[in-house]
This record gives sequence, C-alpha cells and structure tokens, in this order.
Amino acid sequence: MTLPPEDRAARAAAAGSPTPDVVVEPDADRLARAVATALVARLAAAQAVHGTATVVLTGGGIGTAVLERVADLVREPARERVDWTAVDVWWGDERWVPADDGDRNELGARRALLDPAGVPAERVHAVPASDAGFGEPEDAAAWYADQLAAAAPEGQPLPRIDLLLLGMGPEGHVASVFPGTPAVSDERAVFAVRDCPKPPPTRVSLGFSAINAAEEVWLLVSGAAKAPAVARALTGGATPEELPAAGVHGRRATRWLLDAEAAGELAGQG
Ligand SMILES: O=C1O[C@H](COP(=O)(O)O)[C@@H](O)[C@H](O)[C@H]1O
Repeated sequence: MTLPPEDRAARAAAAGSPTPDVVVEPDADRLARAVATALVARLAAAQAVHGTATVVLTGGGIGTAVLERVADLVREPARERVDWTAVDVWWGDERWVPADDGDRNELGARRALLDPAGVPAERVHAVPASDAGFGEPEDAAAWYADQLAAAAPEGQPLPRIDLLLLGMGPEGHVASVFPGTPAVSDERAVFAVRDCPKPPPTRVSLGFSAINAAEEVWLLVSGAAKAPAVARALTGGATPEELPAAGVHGRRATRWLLDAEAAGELAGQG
C-alpha cells in the first residue's frame, strides 16, 4: 500500500528534493520479494536507456534478503530482464574487517547475488578490506573516492548512480553515518568512520554528498525496533544530525520500502 504524501511533500519541497514514496508490505519476506522485483525493473529500465546500470548496495539484514530474492529471479530466466554483465556495483558502506570476515558487506552481497548472477569482477567495485594492504581506513576511503571519480563522466564528480539502496538502524543511521557524529557534516563523498556505536567500530562510508547524488534512493526498513525512527524521519521530527535517515534523498525519487512493523508508528498504520 502507498501512503498519502501529506506533510512529506512540504518537507521535501523545502529541501529541494522529490516527495518520498512510502510503500508498506505485510512482512519482511514480502518486502524483500517486492523490492527484488522493483530492483530488477529499475536496473532493466536503466539499461534500456544507458546500456548499463549502476547500483549502490547496502549491507544489513533486509538489504541482504533483497539480494537473495533477486538471485531467485535470476534463476527464473522468463522473469529476468537484467544483463548482469552490464551492471556496475558499488557499496554505500563497508566494515573495516578482513576480506573473509562474515561482517563484510561485500561478502554477503557476493554470496547472495553477485556470484550467482555472474557480475563480472571488473564491475564489482568493493571497498578495500582491512587486509588489502591499505594500512588505514582513511587510505582505503581516499582510494574508493578516486575509483568513483574515475568512473564519472568528464566534468562530473561521481558516476551516474541509477539506484542506491540503504538500510537504516533503529537510531536512524544510514550507510555508516551515525547520529551525532562528524560523519553527518562531512562533505566528502567517501570517508573513514571510527568509533561507530554499532560494531564493527571502524568502517568506510559514503557521505550525504554522494548518497544524495543518486537518481533514486531506496530505504529498506524492517522490524518494529525501527518504527520510531521511520516515523520521525518521515514526519519531520528530527534533523539529519539527530537522525541521518532524515537527510537522504534521490535526485529523481526517494522511496521508503517498509514492512508493516517498521511502518507501525506512521499515521494510518497499525
Ligand atoms: O551496519 C550497518 O547497518 C545498516 C542496517 O542494518 P540492519 O541489519 O539493521 O538492516 C546497514 O544498512 C549498513 O549497510 C550496515 O553497514
């Protein structure tokens, strides 16, 4: 179901961004399936226009479940419309852990979708792991920023990002931008984040300047623990410093994709 825009429209207009869509599915499994279907359609549409598609992935529970459901669609060729050899994959954030650590967002995405779909290695733009020889996460972040810049068209700071996926923590963090930390006001496209309140404590993250450059930003949120943050983000009850999820938007579309529990404190729900 899609909720009426109400005061979301006024907030978005004030921020110069499109009014967020809010889609609510009955549970996490149906949310993952619905997002998977929409993701395939979005990437196929981008390829129809540009020949290639670019997606920025998130880690987290629902983000990984979505990729698993996309992989199900890959196994059903009659429903599959994406050329996975022409999809560029980036990450919104990564944990500063060794390459084989189960906390690594890249590893989860490779297992869930990228390997089964056959995305070519040269199109998988992973944030370096802590054992990749960069020394400090700041060096890895600078390298990742350079990679993004190198993929950008002439005169642009970033490549075209057709779709950027975000999870959200119960306190409103997105990527590895946590409330009340220097990351919320860091204007760089990519930076290292230390002392994260959620383990692992060291990460590399895109900042608002890169996230909000995406054509479409989809926030994937599941579970009752996140319902208060969803309501605050969508009803203007918090600043991006207090609740980073309130500060993200796409250039053309911002979409909140929720299960019923996560939507439980929005007006008209529950
Ligand atoms: O630490 C992280 O958390 C968020 C949300 O994860 P979830 O399991 O609560 O859905 C995730 O989006 C982010 O990529 C990740 O590094």
